Formats: sequence, structure tokens, C-alpha cells
Amino acid sequence: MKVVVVGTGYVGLVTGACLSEVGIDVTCIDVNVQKIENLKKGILPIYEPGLDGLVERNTKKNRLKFSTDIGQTIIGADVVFIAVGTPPGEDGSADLQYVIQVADTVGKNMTDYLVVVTKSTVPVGTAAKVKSAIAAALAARSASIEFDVASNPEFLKEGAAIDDFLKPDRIVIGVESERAKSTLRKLYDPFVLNGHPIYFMDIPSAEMTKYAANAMLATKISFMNDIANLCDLVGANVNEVRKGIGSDARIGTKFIYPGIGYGGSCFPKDVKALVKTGEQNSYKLRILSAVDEVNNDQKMVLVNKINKHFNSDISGKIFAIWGLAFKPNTDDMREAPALVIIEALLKGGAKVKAYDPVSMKEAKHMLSPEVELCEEPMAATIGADALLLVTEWAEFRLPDWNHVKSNMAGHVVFDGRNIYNAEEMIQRGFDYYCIGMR
Ligand SMILES: NC(=O)c1ccc[n+]([C@@H]2O[C@H](COP(=O)([O-])OP(=O)(O)OC[C@H]3O[C@@H](n4cnc5c(N)ncnc54)[C@H](O)[C@@H]3O)[C@@H](O)[C@H]2O)c1
Ligand SMILES: O=c1ccn([C@@H]2O[C@H](COP(=O)(O)OP(=O)(O)O[C@H]3O[C@H](CO)[C@@H](O)[C@H](O)[C@H]3O)[C@@H](O)[C@H]2O)c(=O)[nH]1
Repeated sequence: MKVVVVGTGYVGLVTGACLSEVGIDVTCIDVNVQKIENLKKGILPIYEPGLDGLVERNTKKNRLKFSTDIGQTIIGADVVFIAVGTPPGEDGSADLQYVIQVADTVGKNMTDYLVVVTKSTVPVGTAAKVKSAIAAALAARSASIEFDVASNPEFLKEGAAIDDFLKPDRIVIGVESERAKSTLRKLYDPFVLNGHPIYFMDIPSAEMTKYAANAMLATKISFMNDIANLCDLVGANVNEVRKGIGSDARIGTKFIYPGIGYGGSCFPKDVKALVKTGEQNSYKLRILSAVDEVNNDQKMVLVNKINKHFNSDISGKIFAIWGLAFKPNTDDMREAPALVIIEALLKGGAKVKAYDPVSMKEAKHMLSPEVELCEEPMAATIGADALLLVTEWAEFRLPDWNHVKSNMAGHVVFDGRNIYNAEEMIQRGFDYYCIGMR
């Protein structure tokens, strides 16, 4: 089977590499010439654990190729995945311009029957728009070629993307023809050998499933952040509360960790896009509007604690930041809480010294040049009045606290992920603040 993946970002590159791993002939396409040239030389555009080995192995075996030329690549293909970005537009709704551009290009270049699959996260009705765009491009060149559209939303998590793709909990596929269904079943059969299901459904339901999944997970997090903030006020300990409720299987232990708000390229934009879809259909998604609101406020929780500790005077103070990525094991800083926190500190006249294990390249063009980027965690603590734990990378879990303390000018730690033990921190001589407990 021959597959073309259009859009070689976090999703496209992982999809291409994992499909090639099971022996499928894959070409990944992108409009970013530099990205494709680098990939041909084995240089990856992103940090994702395990991806480099997978790309190297399958490129060597010639099962995984890279190109900017969709016209040549599409000849003889069975399936085209659209995996381009769907960023939020000005009003929060998903911007579909890249998806439709790809559909148009496919229509202009296809020579034979194809299944065109949207893997990007797209609102209900997008596959229908893709179908119209392809049909219009075919009609413009008086071509009569059969094709099907399908929706196959992706559920991978950054940092665990390879495992999520190779061993998915489930695969969701929206189809409207038996021909597309059997092509996609054949494609995905190697990934469900461990018994996890493929759910075939109608296309609108598949499109909605993706948003509903992300919205539910984001809701769990905002709910827990709300509870954590209340615990803080009433003197309860959210860690205990989390264990207490998580052991009820109906609630579950996952995605109930409080923190400094969810970030990344998915939850923030997908919650907003779903709220917008509601509005466009005269339906107010009240819970999700609140989920978004709680999350925006939560990104300021550490800053509020900082202001309280320093009596609202942080001008001239030095803050060490550990972690910039929106979560560990990725270099992705899209919608990272670190961005909001650092902006607020700089606005208050503070100085920021930051370190992240893999996001430093990203940080260079996402952060103000005022931020001092440090090459290792201890360097960030030199002269600092406070240390902020923003992303819970494993390497921050057991630092040499004596070294940290001797480096710092003030001895206060703000832990945005509750990874340190409050009693131990106090014994070590630090003022310690975290989320949802005193
Ligand atoms: N990042 C994730 O963890 C994740 C997980 C599941 C779903 N998604 C969804 O998948 C989609 C892609 O997300 P991403 O994070 O991989 O995005 P990304 O920004 O990392 O990658 C998108 C790529 O598409 C390329 N592109 C844009 N227009 C193009 C065109 N016309 N032809 C060819 N290439 C083009 C861009 O150059 C870029 O390399 C989004 O809809 C996102 O919501 C993302
Ligand atoms: O208990 C938790 C779990 C997560 N988070 C935060 O939630 C955000 C998202 O984390 P995660 O879901 O692990 O990362 P993503 O890579 O954004 O993956 C989400 O978004 C993807 C894109 O749509 C989906 O494919 C995945 O299934 C979905 O988990 C991060 O900021 C985390 O810090 C918490 O605050 N508390």
C-alpha cells in the first residue's frame, strides 16, 4: 500500500514514520522546503522520544521518503492523509485554510482513485468541504476520477507519540463508502493486533469524537484546578483529595493532576473551537466556556502567589525558571504556561533566567530577548530570589538542594506541578509554595 502524508509536523511525521515501520510505503510532504531538506539528511524538526530511530531505520529501508512535490508523489497512492495545522482563527474557530489548500492540490494532481483522509483536528463538516474542494479542482480540469473522503482523528500525545500511534487505545474512522472502509481497515490492521478496536462510524461523528475527547480531558484538568484553588483557601490538601477521588474507577486516576493550567497546541485551541461550533449552532457550551476561563486564570496562579510573597514588588528581583515546554518530553512551547508567567514577571520589572532540557531553540524565538537562557539548571539559580518549577521534567525531581540554596540570593521555591514534598522543602530551609495546599 502506498500512502502520502501531507504536513510533516508532530502528527504528520509520527504518522508517516509509524506507518512505514509496519512496511507501508510512505512519503511525507511539506511546503516547508528547509524542513524536507533537513529530513532527507536525517535532521528532525521536532523533539519526540524514539522518533529519530524510527525515521532513520525506515528512511534507510526506503519505506519512508520526504518531498515537497505532491504532484509526483500522489501518482499510484492509495491513501492521502491531510495532517496540516488547524490553528485558531481570530474568533477561536479552527482555521481550515491549510486543509482546504491541500484538498485543492490533491484535486489538481490526482490521477486515480484515492481515499483522502483528514487526520488534522477539524470541526464537523470539514470532510464535506474537503470533498467539495477536490471535486471543484477535478471539474476545473474536466477530470472524472473517483475518490472518497474519510475522517481519522489522531489521539497521540506529544512526548509519548510513538507508543500512542503504534499501540492506540482505539482508532476512530469516519467513512461513507465500503471501499474507503476496507482500504483503511487494511491500513490499520497491523496496529490493532493487541485487540484494541477500530471504530468505524459516520464522518461527522468521527470529527466530533476528537473534540469531545480533548474537551473531556481539558474539563477534568480545569475541574481539578478549581478544586485545588479551593483546597488552598480552606486548608485541604489537593494531593490527598486527588488520590481519594481517583481511586473511584468511575472518576479514574488520569488527568486529574492540578497545576498551572493545560497548554500545548491542542487543548486550548480545541476547547475554544468547540465552543465556537456551539455558538455557530446557537448552542452555548457553558461547561467548556468555564473550562477555558479557569485555565486562563490558572496560568496566573503562581504569579499571584509570587506577588503575595513579595508584597507585589518584584521589580529588580531575579526569577529562575525550570522548564519552558508545555509539558515534559517535548520541545513544544505552543500555549505553554511558561509564556504567560514569564511575560507577567517581565511586566513587573523582574529579571528572568530560564532553562529547559530541549526547548532552548524554541525559546530563543518565542521568548523576549530580555530572558537569560541558561545552559543548565543550576546556572539559572545563580543569584535568583526565587525558583519556579514550571515543567516537571524528570531531571528537576531530585536536584542538589544544597547547591541550589548556595546559588540563590533568596530561598523560596514556587512549584507549579506539585513535584516536591512541602515538609522536606521547609526542612531544607526554603519557603515553599505549590498548587492546592498550604
Ligand atoms: N500536536 C499534537 O500532539 C496533535 C495530536 C493530535 C492531533 N493534532 C492535530 O493535527 C494537526 C497538525 O498538528 P501538528 O501539531 O502536527 O502541526 P504542526 O504545525 O507541527 O505541523 C503542520 C505542518 O503542516 C505543514 N503545512 C501547512 N500547509 C501545508 C500544505 N499546504 N501542504 C503541505 N504541508 C503544509 C506545515 O509546514 C507544518 O510542517 C492539527 O489539526 C492538530 O490539532 C495534533
Ligand atoms: O492531569 C493532568 C494532565 C495533563 N495536564 C496538562 O494538560 C496539557 C496537555 O497534556 P497531554 O494531554 O499529555 O498532551 P498533548 O500532547 O497536548 O495531548 C493532548 O492533545 C492531543 C492533541 O489533540 C491529543 O491527541 C491527546 O490525546 C491529548 O492528550 C499539558 O499542559 C499538561 O501539563 C495537567 O495539567 N494535568
